Amino acid sequence: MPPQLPPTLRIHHNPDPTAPKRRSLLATTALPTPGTTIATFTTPLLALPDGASMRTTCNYCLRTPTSTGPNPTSGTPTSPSGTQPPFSLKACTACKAAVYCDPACQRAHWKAGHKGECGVFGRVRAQAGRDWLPTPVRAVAQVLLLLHQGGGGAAAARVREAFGWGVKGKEGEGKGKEGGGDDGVVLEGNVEGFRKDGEVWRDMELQAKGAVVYAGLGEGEEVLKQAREVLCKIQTNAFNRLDADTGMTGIFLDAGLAMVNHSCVPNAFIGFDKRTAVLRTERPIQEGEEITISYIDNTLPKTARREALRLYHFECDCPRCKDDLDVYEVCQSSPDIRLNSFSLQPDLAKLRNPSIDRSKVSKAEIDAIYKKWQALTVPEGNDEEDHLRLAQARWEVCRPLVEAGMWAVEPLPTTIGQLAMSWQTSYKMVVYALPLLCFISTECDPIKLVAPFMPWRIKGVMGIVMLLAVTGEFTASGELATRCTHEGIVGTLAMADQVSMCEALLRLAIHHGSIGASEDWGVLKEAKAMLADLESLEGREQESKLLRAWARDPEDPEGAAFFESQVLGPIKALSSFAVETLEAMLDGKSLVKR
Ligand SMILES: C[S@@+](CC[C@H](N)C(=O)[O-])C[C@H]1O[C@@H](n2cnc3c(N)ncnc32)[C@H](O)[C@@H]1O
Repeated sequence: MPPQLPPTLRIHHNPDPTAPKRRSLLATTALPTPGTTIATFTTPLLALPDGASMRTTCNYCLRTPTSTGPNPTSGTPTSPSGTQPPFSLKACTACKAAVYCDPACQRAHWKAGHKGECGVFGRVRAQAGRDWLPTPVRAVAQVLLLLHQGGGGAAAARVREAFGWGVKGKEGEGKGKEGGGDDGVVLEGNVEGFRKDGEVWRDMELQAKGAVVYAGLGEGEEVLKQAREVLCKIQTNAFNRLDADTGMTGIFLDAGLAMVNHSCVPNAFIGFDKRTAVLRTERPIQEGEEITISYIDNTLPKTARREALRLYHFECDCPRCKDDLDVYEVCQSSPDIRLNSFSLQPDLAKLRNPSIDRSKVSKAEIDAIYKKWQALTVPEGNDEEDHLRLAQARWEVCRPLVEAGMWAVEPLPTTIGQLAMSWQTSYKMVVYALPLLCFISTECDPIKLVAPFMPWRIKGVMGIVMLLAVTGEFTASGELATRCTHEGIVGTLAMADQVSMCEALLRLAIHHGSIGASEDWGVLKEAKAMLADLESLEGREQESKLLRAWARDPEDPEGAAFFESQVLGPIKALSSFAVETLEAMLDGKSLVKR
């Protein structure tokens, strides 16, 4: 039985067994509206929190009691969410390692594989002195136990099928043996590719061995071979379950979703919501077109993307790779630009014709900049001086990008985003983080992620809301000028209607969040709760009316004029102070009254 797919999708089998993409997912119908849900995957073969968070995340539904976490793209945080009812996690009384939010999750996990896995943690504790396992090791152990112990109902049967267990001619290692015939069932493993990758293979062998030992399956060569093959299949087909709410990672493996191939200019993206993955369109898709997602951060320079794709064993031939397009070029050709008319970067002409100077930095130099940036040593502790030195070194490495005005080209946005992230939680620097976040949301994110409903863009907008809540309090208490010595920032905030700014940003976040994420997304819920609070404030009826009109129709003359002058104006003004603030701080010039 091929994996269950919704009617919007079908698997295409390439008749050429040597083709790099043997199978791919095609749309059975036209999906012209970006943000459309293509399919929802609710019964994964594997869904695990990462090792480090297995004691802080429900091991079945993958909910966490808190929803704070950084945005890996732009470095903006969500606030501690007050919208999620608090709940506690209780450990399995037998292994005391896996934790659950309620008995229903515990029962469901028992059936889904914890029954076999529970004894593993006793061995881990005895042999390694800890009660968690690295995620890939735990995943392999879970699969091996389901395969070896027999029974296990429908879930185990699906795992056996996907891993080619008991499917005639599918149990060997390597692409060759998996190919041909009814290969709609068995996951790709790329075993030969991994085997040739010396260092990676050594690590994988260790992980496979760990899984076999902890699963209590002895040390025979046959079971080790199975474990290596299972690991290769997991590595090739499981998605990094990056939780847009908490920033935490994990593993999500679904046999149908695993058929989706990669492109650095994808037409779809996956969002995770607890134990569910949702595949949504990022751009319009035609009937019969291949659905692609990006397996990696597709906004990295070409060499870095190639390195990130190394574990998938193919040469990407998407337009971004073939023509070595930078993020500005990809943005310029994106059909999603028009969606930004309702965003913090509604100047579509600017997105179509960015004012950058490519003569200042070649593509080869960009690759070299990224490599140099990555090679800088990140200090281990929290010493402020060490971190300042790192930020200075990173800025210096990025200097040619700064001179070219290529703010959206990595590693420059990450450099700015990481500084913004550390300033947001700093008593001295919190106000100065605001121009940085405004800059990222207007000059970097819309180019890197053209569709405004992409969750990381929404988080960027919400990051500004959270800081405006802080600066609003400083303004009301008269504290602002003692917290910030930059006259431009203080003046802009003093003149601004910070409540209307927040309301407009919340309306943006809610509109786009409802398209690009699930209604259950903590960030979206929080935005809705905050908007309800603002709407209940007395004396702002006129402002709210204008912002509602703008949100209904961004071209409504009065609403648009209000948004332009009261929201976009101050955001642009704050954004214009970002680079000088940043350079002054990195030069060691004090911007802060102590
Ligand atoms: C998650 S699987 C995707 C489904 C896979 N094509 C199959 O037939 O099972 C990932 C593997 O598909 C192949 N693949 C994915 N995207 C590709 C691309 N753009 N070009 C060539 N091969 C690709 C690589 O072998 C990769 O390791």
